Amino acid sequence: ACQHRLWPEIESVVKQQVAWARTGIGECGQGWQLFAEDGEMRMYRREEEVDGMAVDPLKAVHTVPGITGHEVCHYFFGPQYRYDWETTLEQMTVLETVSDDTLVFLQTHKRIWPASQRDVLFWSHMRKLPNENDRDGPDLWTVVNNSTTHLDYPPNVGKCVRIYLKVCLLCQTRVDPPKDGAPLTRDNISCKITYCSVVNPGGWAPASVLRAVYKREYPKFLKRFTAYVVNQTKNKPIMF
Ligand SMILES: CCCCCc1ccc(-c2ccc(S(=O)(=O)CCO)cc2)cc1CCc1ccccn1
Repeated sequence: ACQHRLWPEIESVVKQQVAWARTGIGECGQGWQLFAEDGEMRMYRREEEVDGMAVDPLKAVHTVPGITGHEVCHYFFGPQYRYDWETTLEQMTVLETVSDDTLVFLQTHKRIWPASQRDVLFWSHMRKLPNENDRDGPDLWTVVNNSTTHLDYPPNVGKCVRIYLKVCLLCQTRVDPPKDGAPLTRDNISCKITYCSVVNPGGWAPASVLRAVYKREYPKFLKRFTAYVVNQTKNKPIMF
């Protein structure tokens, strides 16, 4: 995989996206609006437009008990699970298996009236990161999705408008060992999740429609996805 044409871009985008995900909301400076809250989940966005199109950066933070960062990234990255949790997915194809931690996807999402249907072509890379703050703490895990090209699937040929996205899911496991030295159970672990995304909708879509879609779909996606991971892992050994 180190010789693959995508490797240099993957290296630089992963470093950039992880640094961005690690930057707290306060440190990011002004402009972040809290637009959704549900229990431990907080979702922020910044209203930005490019060529009159809303391309609002989104940053969500969530803490989920009972699961690890490795498990969250495993179920987010794996194509075999995606139809179970991705609410707006209509069609998903793995165009290329670059390596066991890097895939190229083509996805079409359900049409959202009145905009035209969208598709997205992206590489997806999963990686374990050393825990710089706490050397003997659990590692961080991340999945970065970044739009890319593929000769056989040029944009905007069929009915779908191609969107362009950068997504980073950064996960930090927290272990609170039981007092009496008993073996670790899922009651002693939790995962701090940071989800960042910037989506360019490609062809024109009314900013009001886009913002309504994101306001409705993103909280639903993160809640449904994390509930799916809890449900898939509850009777399985902990995957650190
Ligand atoms: C008028 C609609 C314009 C665009 C709608 C849109 C844009 C982006 C995406 C999307 C695509 C992939 C990702 S991912 O995090 O990589 C996970 C893998 O699937 C994330 C969001 C989807 C959708 C369709 C609507 C929508 C908006 C949020 C969330 C879910 N659905």
